[in-house]
Amino acid sequence: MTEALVTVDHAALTLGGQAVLEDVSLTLAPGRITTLIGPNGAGKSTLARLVLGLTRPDRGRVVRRPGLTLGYMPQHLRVDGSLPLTVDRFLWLAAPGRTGARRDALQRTGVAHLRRRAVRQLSGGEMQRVLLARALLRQPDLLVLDEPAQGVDVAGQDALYGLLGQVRDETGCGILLISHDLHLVMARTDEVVCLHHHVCCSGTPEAVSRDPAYQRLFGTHGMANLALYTHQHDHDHDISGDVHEGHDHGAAQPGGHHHD
Ligand SMILES: Nc1ncnc2c1ncn2[C@@H]1O[C@H](COP(=O)(O)OP(=O)(O)OP(=O)(O)O)[C@@H](O)[C@H]1O
Repeated sequence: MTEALVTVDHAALTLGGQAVLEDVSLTLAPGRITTLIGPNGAGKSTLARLVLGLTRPDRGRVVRRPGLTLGYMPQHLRVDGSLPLTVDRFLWLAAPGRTGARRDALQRTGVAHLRRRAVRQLSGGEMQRVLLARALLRQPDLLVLDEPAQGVDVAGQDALYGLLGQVRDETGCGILLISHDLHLVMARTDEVVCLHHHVCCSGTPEAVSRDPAYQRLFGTHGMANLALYTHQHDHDHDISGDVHEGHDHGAAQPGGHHHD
């Protein structure tokens, strides 16, 4: 069996007197996209911080594979607005190396044209794409993304999730994704973990969407959303949102957005 990248074993954590995580277990494997879903305040970001080693559990343990390289795309990143920092310099600070590697990473996330732009001038969606390029530059074994599609337009969101599938296929890295975009994410993920301080249910998207614990949290509309994304489509978008006619991919295929 492939060695796990990170194993969270019966972890519990109390913050500010609140039991944020209770008896949570999770295994992250290479080549697999695991999506954490759950209501606001359910403990998703806190669990991601445990996985990254930024926080330690009060009880239980978190085991990372020795030598593991992590790529992290945080929910928010405050960049000092007074700094005249270009996108290229910002990437270089995270992963010093060849200009070509930085250009390729930006190309991949659809923002190569922003390489010389000041970071403080970026829109929210542009910043998300730059942050993903920054995480990819580290060539991580495990990529952790906290709400990566925030501020990205709808066509771009689906392209972004498609890109994560591509990255997984090409590099074999594991991906831990936190998302509220159930309808976009569900068909794009290998495993869903539904968290509400404890793990309510987990498994394939189809299995989770039928689970009574999931339906109690999200209602049955989650199932309808999933159904929307399992039929055939007649065109798709690239990451910039441009439409390409005549493609007929299944929804789970990486690389494009599909709808009627
Ligand atoms: N350092 C802290 N001190 C006290 N409480 C905290 C701390 N960090 C997080 N919390 C609380 O823990 C709970 C879980 O927070 P967390 O950010 O993990 O939730 P989340 O599921 O990611 O939420 P959202 O979907 O809103 O981003 C929240 O009630 C939050 O206020």
